[in-house]
Amino acid sequence: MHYDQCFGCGDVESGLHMRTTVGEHMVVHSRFTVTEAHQGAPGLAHGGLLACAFDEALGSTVGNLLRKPAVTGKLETDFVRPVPVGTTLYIAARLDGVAGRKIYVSAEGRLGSADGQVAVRARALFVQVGFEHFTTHGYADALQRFRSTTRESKWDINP
Ligand SMILES: CCCCCCCCCCCCCCCC(=O)SCCNC(=O)CCNC(=O)[C@H](O)C(C)(C)COP(=O)(O)OP(=O)(O)OC[C@H]1O[C@@H](n2cnc3c(N)ncnc32)[C@H](O)[C@@H]1OP(=O)(O)O
Repeated sequence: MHYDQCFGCGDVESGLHMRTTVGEHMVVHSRFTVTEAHQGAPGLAHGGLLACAFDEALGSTVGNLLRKPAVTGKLETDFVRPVPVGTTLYIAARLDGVAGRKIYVSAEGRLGSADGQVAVRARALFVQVGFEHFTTHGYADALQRFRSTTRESKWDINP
């Protein structure tokens, strides 16, 4: 968790409650279980929430692998199969490249297990920013808020 009020990884009720692990070959693994609070069509995940899960997984990939503050500049998703309520999406993300402040990442999400059918693919461009990005545009005490909930020592890194 990087911030307890984060919709993706925090303790927010009806949030995504995602956790991330860095695995072999620098692949970053996240899981998102679709609940009734995440529906679009009856019984199916809302596409925007799936995009949110990938934003989180890809942002965590940047954070875990580069340890630099960055924000999403562009996020592209391919919805390949519907994701039913009750399904856990297994997301595997990779760092594809860095060019100056631009950070390219991609991921795929599989249904029910790490080798399940691919349901969603995503690519994103993150842009590295200074910490003042958060204090200028967000809360003035954003860094203290990050610090009070970031438990870096608990990040599970197994390269
Ligand atoms: C030590 C601490 C570790 C902490 C680790 C913690 C773990 C962490 C987990 C986080 C997990 C959160 C996951 C959710 C992450 C969000 O949800 S972030 C929130 C959503 N995103 C935003 O709010 C961003 C809003 N946009 C902006 O603030 C600004 O547009 C940006 C993105 C900072 C860029 O503005 P800028 O700084 O003025 O930079 P700019 O010169 O415009 O662009 C830089 C380069 O990027 C390119 N670029 C920018 N935008 C685009 C675009 N949309 N398309 C293509 N190229 C673009 C530019 O063309 C430029 O390229 P070059 O000229 O260098 O070749």
